[in-house]
Amino acid sequence: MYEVTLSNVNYSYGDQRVLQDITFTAEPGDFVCLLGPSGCGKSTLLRLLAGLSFPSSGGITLDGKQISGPGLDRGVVFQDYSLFPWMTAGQNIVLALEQAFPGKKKDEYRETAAGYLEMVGLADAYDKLPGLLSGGMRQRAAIARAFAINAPVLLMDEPFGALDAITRARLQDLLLQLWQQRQDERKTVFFVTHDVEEAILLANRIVVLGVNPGTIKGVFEVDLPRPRIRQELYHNQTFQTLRDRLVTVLYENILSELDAGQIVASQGDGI
Ligand SMILES: Nc1ncnc2c1ncn2[C@@H]1O[C@H](COP(=O)(O)OP(=O)(O)OP(=O)(O)O)[C@@H](O)[C@H]1O
Repeated sequence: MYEVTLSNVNYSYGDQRVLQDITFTAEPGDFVCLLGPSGCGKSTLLRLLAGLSFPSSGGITLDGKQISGPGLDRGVVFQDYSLFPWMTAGQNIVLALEQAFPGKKKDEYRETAAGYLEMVGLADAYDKLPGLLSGGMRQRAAIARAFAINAPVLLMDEPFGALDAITRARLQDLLLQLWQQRQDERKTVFFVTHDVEEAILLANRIVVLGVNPGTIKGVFEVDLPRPRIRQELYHNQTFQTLRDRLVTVLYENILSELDAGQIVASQGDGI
């Protein structure tokens, strides 16, 4: 179980400051949701955590070590592009297993991959190319791959953003079920979403980012017991109060940006 620490992280694309002074520690086994308006730098922050880019200043440590690039200690699930399209679902997982646990027999990798596909309800998809799977099935396979390599940190960038409401609810439940399975081995998760209710359902803590530049506007503890039952949550007073607070913080930020004459979201994208 890894602690993830961001210390005074700044990031700019050229002259544009995107993230400013991001300081936050995810405790080992935390489920952290990143919420914020479009363009506030959520994906950029995830890229920094993935080691695909590096902070302009400040630092990020995983289990006390500075991130020096991508690594097998982090499983990644993005909205698209999570699987190699030219490999079957099974081959995608086998490849990840070969990299994470080198030196085993091919059959062993295949068996493990098949087991993880079965776990996410995709027993029949081993030999199917991602292009032949629905969006929900592709994300199941991507989750299976992330859990198969058993990385202590899981980075998810709007993984369910393109899915219909029912598939989304099923995958949220699946993700929680997998994450909760072993309390002593819980992954530290960073999950980007635009959806306030999704964030409350999933997270221990919600980090709200503001835009222009992306700064932390607030960190909210989600004080709701687990397992969380969706139907019960909506009637829960703590859930409702937290949802109202989050919406208020998000809209205060957006409205102040609009007052300043800036456009914060492109059409239909984000809150
Ligand atoms: N490769 C890039 N080059 C230059 N600017 C970029 C690049 N990628 C992102 N940006 C800019 O950085 C800012 C933050 O983008 P980012 O994608 O991290 O935001 P986000 O919060 O994830 O947005 P969304 O919710 O719409 O996905 C935006 O203003 C965006 O235009």
